[in-house]
Amino acid sequence: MGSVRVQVTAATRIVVKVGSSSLTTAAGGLCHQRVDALVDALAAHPAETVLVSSGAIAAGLAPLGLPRRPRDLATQQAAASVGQGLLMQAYTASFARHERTVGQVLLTVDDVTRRSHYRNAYRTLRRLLDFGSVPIVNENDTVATEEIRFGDNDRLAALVAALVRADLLVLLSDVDALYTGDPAKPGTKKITEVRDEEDLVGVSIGKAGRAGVGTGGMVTKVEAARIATNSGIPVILTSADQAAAALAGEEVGTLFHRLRERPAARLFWLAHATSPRGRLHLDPGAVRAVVDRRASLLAAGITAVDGRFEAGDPVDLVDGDGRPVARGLVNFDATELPGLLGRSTRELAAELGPGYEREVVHRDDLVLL
Ligand SMILES: Nc1ncnc2c1ncn2[C@@H]1O[C@H](COP(=O)(O)OP(=O)(O)O)[C@@H](O)[C@H]1O
Ligand SMILES: N[C@@H](CCC(=O)OP(=O)(O)O)C(=O)O
Repeated sequence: MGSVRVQVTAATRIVVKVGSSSLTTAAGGLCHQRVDALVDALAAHPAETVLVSSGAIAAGLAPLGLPRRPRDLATQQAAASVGQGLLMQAYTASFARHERTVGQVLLTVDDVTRRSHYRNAYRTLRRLLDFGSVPIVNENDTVATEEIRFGDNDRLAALVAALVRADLLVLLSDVDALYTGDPAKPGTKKITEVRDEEDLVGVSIGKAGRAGVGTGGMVTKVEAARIATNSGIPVILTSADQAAAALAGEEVGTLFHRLRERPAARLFWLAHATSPRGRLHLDPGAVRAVVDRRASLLAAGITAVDGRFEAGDPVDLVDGDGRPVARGLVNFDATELPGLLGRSTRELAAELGPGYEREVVHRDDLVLL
């Protein structure tokens, strides 16, 4: 594990995610001391840093006279609207002590799942980093609806880490590590390293904690660690109090080893960040071509199409049992495809023109699931 911890101090681009429970006081409201301690830890590391910060809803509770986190979306959004400004004010003042500027980046699920949008998000983040600013990312709570919300920021942080090609993702919570079960219960043990899924067998990964302001609990953090380690990024999970120690390479918290080299960014996005807009049903020959021979998908091998999508959207390629075998960016609109199914590319080109002499999904735009 030593070598990975050395990599921490040598990291050139880090994404740090901090949860609501680490930024607020027991009485509710932002805790400026905690914000300052976190900012000092981040400012001490020479890497480019992107901070994914929760806490907008929690910070908005006290000013609105709300005794606890509301359940309904509209009140959560009102609290986030008030709290996000306070959060940025606190970070702006705190980073100014280190002569660093900050930039607010509010993202929706679409911004990190639709290709045209995530390129845009990447450009903004990249430019902020070039200026030496610290991008402070949160979900755009006021416009996100129930169906399209991340809700917690853990998965968002993993996707942002992949987006900016970070060397390391640090997840900071109110608990100092992953434990074998709810750490409030006696007998649970700290897990210092996770090398693969086997190390998680028998671990009871619970929901949100005692502070009552966080959302995802350990479930979303372990899920985020899976996404990041699968895209070649190691993850350290620890408490905000240990942020400075973790970033100094000390052996605190739980280290999730990366599971493989970094895949091509675009394919990673396709597999992990996109939600399919439709499904293409493949005949057995097309499944073999796509899965075994890594070939492009042609109209001839498609038996049916569901969903409403446009050319350029992500779609799942499913086998005869409806199981997704691959995901790809489709080259035709859903309305065009039914007329093309089962027909050869040459036949389509002869009848409909050269624009139809193209793969339905090109192999460079395909990732196996
Ligand atoms: N196996 C586990 N190991 C560690 N913490 C766990 C575990 N299962 C459940 N938890 C709970 O998850 C909480 C952290 O999640 P959450 O409250 O959502 O934090 P945050 O606001 O930082 O995202 C911890 O306080 C802890 O009570
Ligand atoms: N975007 C929301 C995040 C909600 C939340 O509680 O997230 P987390 O503390 O990371 O579990 C906020 O800023 O309040």
